[in-house]
Amino acid sequence: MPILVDRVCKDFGPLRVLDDVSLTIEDATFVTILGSSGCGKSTLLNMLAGLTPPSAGRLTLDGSNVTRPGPDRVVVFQQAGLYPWLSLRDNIAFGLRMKSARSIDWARVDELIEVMGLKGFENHRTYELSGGMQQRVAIARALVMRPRVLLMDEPFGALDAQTRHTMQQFLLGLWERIRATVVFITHDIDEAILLGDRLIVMSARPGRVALERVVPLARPRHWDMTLDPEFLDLKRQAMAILAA
Ligand SMILES: Nc1ncnc2c1ncn2[C@@H]1O[C@H](COP(=O)(O)OP(=O)(O)OP(=O)(O)O)[C@@H](O)[C@H]1O
Repeated sequence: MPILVDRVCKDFGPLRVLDDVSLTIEDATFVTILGSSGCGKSTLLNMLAGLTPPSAGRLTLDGSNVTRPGPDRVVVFQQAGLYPWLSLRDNIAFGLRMKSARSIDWARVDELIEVMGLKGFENHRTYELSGGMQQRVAIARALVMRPRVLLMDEPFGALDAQTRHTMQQFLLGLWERIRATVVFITHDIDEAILLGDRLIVMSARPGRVALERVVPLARPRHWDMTLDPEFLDLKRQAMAILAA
């Protein structure tokens, strides 16, 4: 059982943000967590990252309690958070350099540059890149660490609609290749259903698991699947929870 969230509660002072959340996340599964603003999605992801502890309950990865951040769980945030003084290639290699400056796996870095469609931009500074490219660098910077779990917190939330759409297609294709364990947070219903193998919908604060479903869509996924009856049925169920 790679990730287990077991009866987790989280309070910030008197404010209960998460209430009795239990989840299991299998290996090589893309799980999307959908919920309205303030329902505790980021808090849950931060707990999985080991950035904040639960107030009650426990979170485990491969049976060990998650108590601190680790290279096995890398987070991609809404803001790419790249280092403007470094080239694109050095940004991707940053985590490897932190681990061991002498033995950077440059072949791996360059492979990811290729996979991410960033070839030709290796020496560009990050401010010379579009928002979508910056997010691809952020994803590459995470993947280069070969994490057990990729945690994604609204990674496309700051992008314009067209770029967001392009990045969703890109991530679908990437996931077909890497089949990593991904926990992806969003408040966009279409994005959650289109990307996920499993959809978890949270109630309004205090966040609870209100719905958990296997997404009944084959892979590879395409945008026109958002018009499938199965997609629309699940969307209707999710919308009913978000509107409650
Ligand atoms: N460190 C903190 N201290 C106090 N309150 C916090 C802290 N972090 C989050 N909160 C509160 O917890 C609640 C949930 O926040 P969280 O960011 O997890 O929600 P979210 O579902 O990710 O929302 P959004 O989609 O808007 O990012 C909010 O009311 C927020 O103000």
